[in-house]
Amino acid sequence: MPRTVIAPEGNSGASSSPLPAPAPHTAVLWCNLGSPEAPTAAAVRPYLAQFLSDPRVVEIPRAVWLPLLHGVILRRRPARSAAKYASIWMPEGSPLAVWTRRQAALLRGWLGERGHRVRVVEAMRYGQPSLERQLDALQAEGVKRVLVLQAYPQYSATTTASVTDAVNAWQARQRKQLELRFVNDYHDDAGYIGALAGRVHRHWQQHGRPDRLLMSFHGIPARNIALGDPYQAQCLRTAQLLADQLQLPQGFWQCSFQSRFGRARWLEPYTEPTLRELGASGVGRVDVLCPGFPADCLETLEEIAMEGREAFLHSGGKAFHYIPALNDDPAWISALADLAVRHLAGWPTTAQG
Ligand SMILES: C=CC1=C(C)c2cc3[nH]c(cc4nc(cc5[nH]c(cc1n2)c(C)c5CCC(=O)O)C(CCC(=O)O)=C4C)c(C)c3C=C
Ligand SMILES: [Fe+2]
Ligand SMILES: [Fe+2]
Repeated sequence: MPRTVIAPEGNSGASSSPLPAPAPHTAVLWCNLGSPEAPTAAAVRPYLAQFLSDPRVVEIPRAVWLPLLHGVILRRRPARSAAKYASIWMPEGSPLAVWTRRQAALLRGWLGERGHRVRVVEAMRYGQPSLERQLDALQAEGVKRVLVLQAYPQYSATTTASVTDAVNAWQARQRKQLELRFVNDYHDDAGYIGALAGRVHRHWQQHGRPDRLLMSFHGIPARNIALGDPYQAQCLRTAQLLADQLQLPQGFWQCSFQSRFGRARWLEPYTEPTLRELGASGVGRVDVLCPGFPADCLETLEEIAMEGREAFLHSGGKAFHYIPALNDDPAWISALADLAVRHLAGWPTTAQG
């Protein structure tokens, strides 16, 4: 496809010295969770400290939680997590960071080719490039309006609200306020569902169909649902819409929740026991998709594609396929761009405004 060249304003003629295009005044901030800087205990410790001291993530009273965190948890977990990160690290860095950066670049290109003059930058809730650093940079460039889009299709206070909290806390420190817009979720967005369906469909065209499709979502404490978090309902809705689009019969697919942390009850059924039950009950081949993770990361590449595979195969399963995340899938980037354009409506993105 030919690239559309966007002429800088006031330079539509054949002038010999074109003025540089003024910087766009509108931006999209593509936010994800973030990763440690390196797969080492020394780099994982500050990352986990920041992550796990977020009151949106762990809702245990501070006086009880912080001594536990800075005692036993931050003494033991960094080394164990670092070894897991080391097993999936890419030459350019953590998969989550690599894919999130690539998604931002592709979104920038897609919007630019369609004539939208919008800055697109990625930002991480924990670690770098931090939300604060990216918002400072946008403010310094003269950006006036920011659309905050998150790599969490399903809303949870533990993730989505934590990003909005951080952005609002940054804004509260600014003399010159930005105009801000937030997208809470897109769990039922037709473009997102369609991109997932395409991903699964192509996997099956190449490798044939499994006996069972398991859709594994990140878990949260069950208590959060009782307190009104819509996360579980949104995960189940995403899964149903995808099953409908792929015309999957009842019994061929099921959902589970992974990555339980601590001893409290989290959303059930848990992924790993589910995989063991499937293996033991004679299901020969299982395919696992993680629709809640638009970018591959520790939770998909290590917990599912390595640990999950082992759990299934060791309990009697014969074949295990992990279907990769949406990552840089063109249908996904196009869905993301559509989502951005819809939420940018009313903001000047074609002229300097
Ligand atoms: C302790 C509580 C946690 C809650 C609640 C939680 C919710 C939650 N997380 C994601 C997405 C991701 N989590 C990732 C890693 C990760 N998650 C937790 C804990 C909670 N998550 C920890 C401690 C870690 C770090 C790794 C480890 O030590 O186990 C990641 C991957 C990050 C990466 O660098 O690859 C993602 C993505 C969602 C969507 C969610 C709630 C809906
Ligand atoms: Fe998590
Ligand atoms: Fe995990």
